Amino acid sequence: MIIVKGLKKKYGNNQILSGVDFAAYAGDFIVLLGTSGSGKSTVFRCMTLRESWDEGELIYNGANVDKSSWKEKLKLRKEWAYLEEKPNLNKNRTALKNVISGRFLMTSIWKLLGVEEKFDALDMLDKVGLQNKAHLVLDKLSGGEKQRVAIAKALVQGAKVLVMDEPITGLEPESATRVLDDLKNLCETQNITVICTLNQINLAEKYANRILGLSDGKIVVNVSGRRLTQREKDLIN
Ligand SMILES: Nc1ncnc2c1ncn2[C@@H]1O[C@H](COP(=O)(O)OP(=O)(O)OP(=O)(O)O)[C@@H](O)[C@H]1O
Repeated sequence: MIIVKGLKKKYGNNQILSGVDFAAYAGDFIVLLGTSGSGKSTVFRCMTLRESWDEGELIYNGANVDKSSWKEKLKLRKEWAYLEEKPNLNKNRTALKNVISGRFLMTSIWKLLGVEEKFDALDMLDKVGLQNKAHLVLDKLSGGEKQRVAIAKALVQGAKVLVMDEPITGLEPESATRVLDDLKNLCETQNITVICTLNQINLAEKYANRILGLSDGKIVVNVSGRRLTQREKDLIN
Protein backbone atom coordinates (compact mmCIF):
# COMPACT_ATOMS: atom_id res chain seq x y z
CA MET A 1 0.00 0.00 0.00
CA ILE A 2 1.21 3.50 -0.85
CA ILE A 3 0.11 6.58 1.04
CA VAL A 4 0.92 10.03 -0.30
CA LYS A 5 0.32 12.48 2.52
CA GLY A 6 0.38 16.26 2.29
CA LEU A 7 2.93 16.33 -0.53
CA LYS A 8 4.16 19.88 -1.22
CA LYS A 9 6.58 21.01 -3.89
CA LYS A 10 7.71 24.40 -5.16
CA TYR A 11 9.70 25.29 -8.25
CA GLY A 12 11.20 28.69 -7.45
CA ASN A 13 8.26 30.75 -6.22
CA ASN A 14 5.68 28.52 -7.91
CA GLN A 15 3.85 26.28 -5.50
CA ILE A 16 3.09 23.34 -7.80
CA LEU A 17 1.87 20.84 -5.20
CA SER A 18 0.22 22.25 -2.13
CA GLY A 19 -0.76 19.15 -0.20
CA VAL A 20 -1.43 16.08 -2.34
CA ASP A 21 -3.13 13.21 -0.51
CA PHE A 22 -4.12 9.81 -1.81
CA ALA A 23 -3.67 6.09 -1.21
CA ALA A 24 -3.07 3.23 -3.63
CA TYR A 25 -3.45 -0.48 -2.97
CA ALA A 26 -2.00 -3.52 -4.71
CA GLY A 27 -4.02 -4.21 -7.84
CA ASP A 28 -5.36 -0.66 -8.16
CA PHE A 29 -5.63 0.97 -11.56
CA ILE A 30 -5.54 4.68 -10.76
CA VAL A 31 -5.85 7.45 -13.32
CA LEU A 32 -4.68 10.92 -12.35
CA LEU A 33 -6.45 13.64 -14.29
CA GLY A 34 -5.61 17.32 -14.42
CA THR A 35 -5.00 20.11 -16.90
CA SER A 36 -1.63 20.56 -18.55
CA GLY A 37 0.79 22.02 -16.03
CA SER A 38 -1.33 21.06 -13.02
CA GLY A 39 1.56 19.00 -11.63
CA LYS A 40 0.74 15.38 -12.53
CA SER A 41 4.28 14.52 -13.64
CA THR A 42 5.65 16.31 -10.60
CA VAL A 43 3.59 14.00 -8.37
CA PHE A 44 4.94 11.03 -10.33
CA ARG A 45 8.56 12.17 -10.17
CA CYS A 46 8.33 12.74 -6.42
CA MET A 47 6.62 9.45 -5.67
CA THR A 48 9.13 7.47 -7.73
CA LEU A 49 11.98 9.30 -5.97
CA ARG A 50 13.20 11.00 -9.15
CA GLU A 51 12.76 14.30 -7.39
CA SER A 52 12.69 15.57 -3.83
CA TRP A 53 9.68 17.27 -2.26
CA ASP A 54 9.48 20.08 0.29
CA GLU A 55 6.91 18.74 2.74
CA GLY A 56 4.77 15.68 3.17
CA GLU A 57 5.20 11.97 3.53
CA LEU A 58 5.36 8.97 1.28
CA ILE A 59 4.52 5.75 3.08
CA TYR A 60 5.10 2.39 1.43
CA ASN A 61 3.92 -0.75 3.18
CA GLY A 62 3.91 1.07 6.50
CA ALA A 63 7.40 2.62 6.24
CA ASN A 64 8.12 6.32 5.80
CA VAL A 65 10.14 6.42 2.59
CA ASP A 66 11.95 9.66 3.44
CA LYS A 67 13.38 8.07 6.56
CA SER A 68 14.37 4.83 4.84
CA SER A 69 17.96 3.87 4.21
CA TRP A 70 19.48 4.34 0.74
CA LYS A 71 19.20 0.57 0.28
CA GLU A 72 15.46 0.71 0.90
CA LYS A 73 15.14 3.66 -1.45
CA LEU A 74 17.00 1.78 -4.15
CA LYS A 75 14.63 -1.17 -3.70
CA LEU A 76 11.67 1.16 -3.94
CA ARG A 77 12.97 2.76 -7.13
CA LYS A 78 13.11 -0.74 -8.57
CA GLU A 79 9.63 -1.64 -7.39
CA TRP A 80 8.08 1.62 -8.59
CA ALA A 81 8.86 1.87 -12.26
CA TYR A 82 8.37 5.29 -13.81
CA LEU A 83 7.55 4.92 -17.48
CA GLU A 84 7.64 8.26 -19.22
CA GLU A 85 5.68 9.08 -22.35
CA LYS A 86 8.35 7.79 -24.74
CA PRO A 87 9.53 4.31 -23.73
CA ASN A 88 13.21 4.19 -22.87
CA LEU A 89 14.22 1.32 -25.16
CA ASN A 90 17.00 0.49 -27.60
CA LYS A 91 15.53 0.64 -31.11
CA ASN A 92 18.27 -1.52 -32.61
CA ARG A 93 17.71 -4.46 -30.29
CA THR A 94 14.97 -7.06 -30.38
CA ALA A 95 12.00 -6.86 -28.06
CA LEU A 96 13.42 -9.80 -26.10
CA LYS A 97 16.86 -8.21 -25.70
CA ASN A 98 15.27 -4.98 -24.56
CA VAL A 99 13.32 -6.84 -21.90
CA ILE A 100 16.36 -8.86 -20.78
CA SER A 101 18.53 -5.74 -20.59
CA GLY A 102 16.19 -4.57 -17.84
CA ARG A 103 17.41 -7.48 -15.78
CA PHE A 104 21.10 -6.88 -16.41
CA LEU A 105 21.83 -4.76 -13.35
CA MET A 106 20.07 -7.01 -10.92
CA THR A 107 21.57 -10.33 -11.81
CA SER A 108 24.94 -11.97 -11.55
CA ILE A 109 27.01 -12.60 -14.66
CA TRP A 110 26.87 -16.38 -14.44
CA LYS A 111 23.12 -16.27 -14.25
CA LEU A 112 23.00 -13.95 -17.21
CA LEU A 113 24.56 -16.65 -19.30
CA GLY A 114 21.77 -19.05 -18.42
CA VAL A 115 18.36 -19.35 -20.02
CA GLU A 116 16.35 -18.37 -16.98
CA GLU A 117 16.26 -14.67 -17.88
CA LYS A 118 15.31 -15.49 -21.41
CA PHE A 119 12.38 -17.59 -20.23
CA ASP A 120 11.27 -14.95 -17.73
CA ALA A 121 11.42 -12.30 -20.44
CA LEU A 122 9.49 -14.50 -22.88
CA ASP A 123 6.86 -15.19 -20.20
CA MET A 124 6.49 -11.49 -19.63
CA LEU A 125 6.28 -10.73 -23.34
CA ASP A 126 3.59 -13.40 -23.51
CA LYS A 127 1.63 -11.63 -20.76
CA VAL A 128 1.55 -8.50 -22.90
CA GLY A 129 0.70 -10.52 -26.02
CA LEU A 130 4.06 -10.11 -27.76
CA GLN A 131 5.73 -13.48 -27.57
CA ASN A 132 5.44 -13.86 -31.34
CA LYS A 133 7.29 -10.56 -31.81
CA ALA A 134 10.07 -11.28 -29.30
CA HIS A 135 12.74 -11.60 -31.99
CA LEU A 136 11.77 -8.55 -33.99
CA VAL A 137 13.96 -5.47 -33.82
CA LEU A 138 12.15 -2.75 -31.91
CA ASP A 139 12.03 -0.47 -34.93
CA LYS A 140 9.65 -2.96 -36.55
CA LEU A 141 7.12 -2.70 -33.72
CA SER A 142 4.23 -0.26 -33.51
CA GLY A 143 4.06 2.48 -30.87
CA GLY A 144 1.66 0.43 -28.75
CA GLU A 145 3.85 -2.65 -29.01
CA LYS A 146 6.88 -0.63 -27.90
CA GLN A 147 4.90 0.60 -24.93
CA ARG A 148 4.04 -3.02 -24.06
CA VAL A 149 7.73 -4.02 -24.36
CA ALA A 150 8.54 -1.21 -21.89
CA ILE A 151 5.89 -2.59 -19.51
CA ALA A 152 7.32 -6.13 -19.82
CA LYS A 153 10.83 -4.75 -19.18
CA ALA A 154 9.71 -2.94 -16.02
CA LEU A 155 7.98 -6.07 -14.73
CA VAL A 156 11.01 -8.27 -15.41
CA GLN A 157 13.05 -5.74 -13.41
CA GLY A 158 10.75 -6.42 -10.48
CA ALA A 159 8.29 -3.54 -10.72
CA LYS A 160 5.19 -3.89 -8.56
CA VAL A 161 3.93 -0.38 -9.26
CA LEU A 162 3.84 1.09 -12.76
CA VAL A 163 3.73 4.88 -12.75
CA MET A 164 3.06 6.02 -16.30
CA ASP A 165 2.87 9.41 -17.93
CA GLU A 166 0.39 9.32 -20.83
CA PRO A 167 0.93 5.66 -21.77
CA ILE A 168 -1.30 5.89 -24.84
CA THR A 169 -0.48 9.30 -26.26
CA GLY A 170 0.10 9.13 -30.00
CA LEU A 171 -1.28 5.59 -30.34
CA GLU A 172 -4.04 4.49 -32.71
CA PRO A 173 -7.27 3.74 -30.79
CA GLU A 174 -6.83 -0.02 -31.29
CA SER A 175 -3.25 0.02 -29.93
CA ALA A 176 -4.28 2.27 -27.07
CA THR A 177 -7.05 -0.15 -26.10
CA ARG A 178 -4.62 -3.05 -26.19
CA VAL A 179 -2.15 -1.27 -23.88
CA LEU A 180 -4.91 -0.36 -21.42
CA ASP A 181 -6.38 -3.89 -21.57
CA ASP A 182 -2.95 -5.33 -20.77
CA LEU A 183 -2.44 -2.93 -17.88
CA LYS A 184 -5.87 -3.76 -16.47
CA ASN A 185 -5.14 -7.45 -16.82
CA LEU A 186 -1.83 -7.05 -14.94
CA CYS A 187 -3.67 -5.29 -12.10
CA GLU A 188 -6.28 -8.03 -11.89
CA THR A 189 -4.11 -11.10 -12.34
CA GLN A 190 -0.67 -10.08 -11.01
CA ASN A 191 -1.73 -7.53 -8.37
CA ILE A 192 0.38 -4.89 -10.11
CA THR A 193 -0.60 -1.31 -9.22
CA VAL A 194 -0.93 1.10 -12.13
CA ILE A 195 -0.95 4.87 -11.61
CA CYS A 196 -1.13 6.80 -14.85
CA THR A 197 -2.33 9.93 -16.57
CA LEU A 198 -4.77 9.81 -19.48
CA ASN A 199 -6.14 12.60 -21.62
CA GLN A 200 -9.58 11.09 -22.08
CA ILE A 201 -11.99 11.01 -19.17
CA ASN A 202 -14.08 8.29 -20.83
CA LEU A 203 -11.08 5.94 -20.90
CA ALA A 204 -10.30 6.76 -17.27
CA GLU A 205 -13.90 5.86 -16.41
CA LYS A 206 -13.68 2.63 -18.37
CA TYR A 207 -10.37 1.33 -16.99
CA ALA A 208 -9.63 2.90 -13.61
CA ASN A 209 -10.98 1.60 -10.34
CA ARG A 210 -10.10 5.01 -8.89
CA ILE A 211 -9.97 8.40 -10.58
CA LEU A 212 -8.04 11.24 -8.99
CA GLY A 213 -8.28 14.83 -10.12
CA LEU A 214 -5.49 17.32 -9.47
CA SER A 215 -6.17 21.04 -9.38
CA ASP A 216 -4.48 23.95 -7.58
CA GLY A 217 -1.87 21.53 -6.29
CA LYS A 218 -4.35 19.28 -4.50
CA ILE A 219 -6.42 16.20 -5.15
CA VAL A 220 -9.88 17.67 -5.58
CA VAL A 221 -11.55 14.55 -7.01
CA ASN A 222 -11.17 11.04 -5.60
CA VAL A 223 -13.78 8.71 -7.03
CA SER A 224 -14.13 4.96 -7.33
CA GLY A 225 -16.73 2.68 -8.81
CA ARG A 226 -18.61 5.30 -10.80
CA ARG A 227 -18.36 7.91 -13.55
CA LEU A 228 -17.43 11.50 -12.78
CA THR A 229 -20.24 13.97 -12.29
CA GLN A 230 -20.25 17.16 -14.37
CA ARG A 231 -19.28 19.09 -11.24
CA GLU A 232 -16.24 16.85 -10.75
CA LYS A 233 -15.27 17.26 -14.42
CA ASP A 234 -15.55 21.04 -14.01
CA LEU A 235 -13.28 20.92 -10.97
CA ILE A 236 -10.40 19.50 -13.00
CA ASN A 237 -10.89 21.40 -16.26
N1 LIG B 1 12.22 21.30 -13.26
C1 LIG B 1 11.30 22.27 -13.24
N2 LIG B 1 11.65 23.53 -12.96
C2 LIG B 1 10.74 24.52 -12.92
N3 LIG B 1 9.42 24.35 -13.16
C3 LIG B 1 9.03 23.11 -13.47
C4 LIG B 1 9.93 22.01 -13.51
N4 LIG B 1 9.24 20.88 -13.84
C5 LIG B 1 7.95 21.27 -13.98
N5 LIG B 1 7.82 22.60 -13.75
C6 LIG B 1 6.57 23.36 -13.79
O1 LIG B 1 5.68 22.75 -12.87
C7 LIG B 1 4.35 22.75 -13.41
C8 LIG B 1 3.81 21.34 -13.38
O2 LIG B 1 4.52 20.57 -14.35
P1 LIG B 1 4.16 19.05 -14.62
O3 LIG B 1 5.04 18.58 -15.70
O4 LIG B 1 4.15 18.32 -13.34
O5 LIG B 1 2.66 19.21 -15.13
P2 LIG B 1 1.71 18.13 -15.82
O6 LIG B 1 0.39 18.22 -15.14
O7 LIG B 1 2.37 16.80 -15.84
O8 LIG B 1 1.61 18.73 -17.29
P3 LIG B 1 1.36 17.98 -18.71
O9 LIG B 1 0.00 17.36 -18.61
O10 LIG B 1 1.40 19.11 -19.69
O11 LIG B 1 2.47 16.98 -18.87
C9 LIG B 1 4.44 23.39 -14.78
O12 LIG B 1 4.05 24.74 -14.67
C10 LIG B 1 5.89 23.28 -15.15
O13 LIG B 1 6.29 24.34 -15.96
